[in-house]
Amino acid sequence: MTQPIIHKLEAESHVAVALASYIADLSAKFIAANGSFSVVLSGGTLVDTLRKLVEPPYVSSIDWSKWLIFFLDERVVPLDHPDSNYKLAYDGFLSKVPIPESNIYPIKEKLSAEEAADEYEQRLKHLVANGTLKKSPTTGFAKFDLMLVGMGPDGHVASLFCWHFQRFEKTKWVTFITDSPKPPPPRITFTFPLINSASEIAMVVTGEDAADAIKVVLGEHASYGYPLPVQKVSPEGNLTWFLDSEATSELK
Ligand SMILES: O=C1O[C@H](COP(=O)(O)O)[C@@H](O)[C@H](O)[C@H]1O
Repeated sequence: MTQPIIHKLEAESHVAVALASYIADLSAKFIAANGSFSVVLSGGTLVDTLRKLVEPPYVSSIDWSKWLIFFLDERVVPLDHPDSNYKLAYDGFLSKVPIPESNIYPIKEKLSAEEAADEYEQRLKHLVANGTLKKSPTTGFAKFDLMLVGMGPDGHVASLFCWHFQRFEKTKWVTFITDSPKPPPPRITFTFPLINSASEIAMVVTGEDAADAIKVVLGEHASYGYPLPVQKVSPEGNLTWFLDSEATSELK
């Protein structure tokens, strides 16, 4: 990984503007190079921070027809359930831009968490095999162009939580959890080897609830103890942080 780029911005609204510009630039770059742009979305506050992308000038300048959308983690609920990350993304972002429906990859409904994780992993492997997704020559995992990653106040990313073994997974691409400490309990999640195979990762963290975890990750005296899940984000490509002043309030 190259040195992370850290954008410390004043307000969440500045993060939304900077993030839109960063994503639009990457979209143009990857589409020019490969003819597509594979994007992985988190749930949570991230989706609202994407709001500038659906406004001028970006909404009309981005070639949405070339975007492919995946989900970093998902709650195992129907896609129209209020807890669904797909529903959150659809209502706040995807319904406002002309990404073809066939380019959006939600989880399959009516499966157990284990079955849904296996099915999603098999679908990703198929998309790598047919050339829709790239493969990392280093790790052999799918290599997404951009992952947009949020972080919970406890330092969790995706549905990889502090005291759960899934954070140490080395082989699976997608795994599952049935006892998430944050409801709802059943979820599927990308694993760290898959996350860290990405070309670009944007860590998007705003709000004062995140300040303690941000101090652990980016502070002068970063924790020597048991690492937070977010500290395992280390892509073979580039890592860019987008932070507001509330999230960085515990940093010197
Ligand atoms: O449960 C989840 O939490 C994280 C963090 O959410 P936030 O609301 O604190 O930003 C999110 O990134 C993840 O996708 C979601 O399932």
